[in-house]
Amino acid sequence: MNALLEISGLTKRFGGLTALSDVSFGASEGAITGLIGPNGAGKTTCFNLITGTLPATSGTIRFRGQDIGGLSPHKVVEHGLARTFQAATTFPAATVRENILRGALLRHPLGLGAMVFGGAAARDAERKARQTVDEVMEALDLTEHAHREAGTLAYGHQKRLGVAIGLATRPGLLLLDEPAAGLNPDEVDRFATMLKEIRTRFGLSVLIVEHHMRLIMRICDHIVVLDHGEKIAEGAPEAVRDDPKVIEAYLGADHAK
Ligand SMILES: Nc1ncnc2c1ncn2[C@@H]1O[C@H](COP(=O)(O)OP(=O)(O)OP(=O)(O)O)[C@@H](O)[C@H]1O
Repeated sequence: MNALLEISGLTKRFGGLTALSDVSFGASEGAITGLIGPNGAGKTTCFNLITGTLPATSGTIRFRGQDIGGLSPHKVVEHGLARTFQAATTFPAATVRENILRGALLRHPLGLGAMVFGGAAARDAERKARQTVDEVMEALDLTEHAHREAGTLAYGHQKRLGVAIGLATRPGLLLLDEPAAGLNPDEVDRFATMLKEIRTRFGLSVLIVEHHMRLIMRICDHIVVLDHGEKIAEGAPEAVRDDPKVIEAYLGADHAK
């Protein structure tokens, strides 16, 4: 598998606090890569640097060989990285379909000319976007809720909608920030199955931050472990699970609670 995303020497300091220190890792094409670590390890900071939400103090971020460090979040999306957030970022008064269509148009906007003058190109772009929406809704089991207002969905469905919006941008890499937070065990299992299915169906590559260990162990091809801003381990799920440094980091975090 080829490295799609290459992080090298990534460092982020907030005043005197080093949230991320000289971290390097890669996410491969077609793989589900997990980024884990105890609370405060630097996972969200790492996501924020990759998506352009925060500037890095130093280090490089390359996507498909291109340096995307320092680009605005909007430009990062145009390069093919999509992110879903921990908190629901949907428009609650819009329907499920409208929310997903927004994602589809984010990556392939109709353009001002097309919107003003219409024409075959605009109709074609809109047709493609609507087709993407149908596919994504089906893949995430949301078709029956297409016309419901997003704000009225059950929590588990709202989380899936967040993923659907990201998926609709047809990302080269989908970044998932704690997609299983707050889900019950059945919903977690269902989510794991669904994620594996959409990975195969859409040829998706995923970078996921998640506290839910069973989910991570079940779906990831490769796992990177952070602790106190440093990478302490990476490898296949079984190797990472049995790594003494990883066990110690998690036990230490538990004892600190
Ligand atoms: N904007 C900020 N300003 C100052 N410090 C910050 C900021 N964002 C994060 N930090 C600090 O950086 C460190 C890493 O935080 P981060 O949120 O990246 O960890 P995390 O692994 O995502 O944690 P969690 O699992 O709890 O979400 C923490 O010590 C945190 O307090």
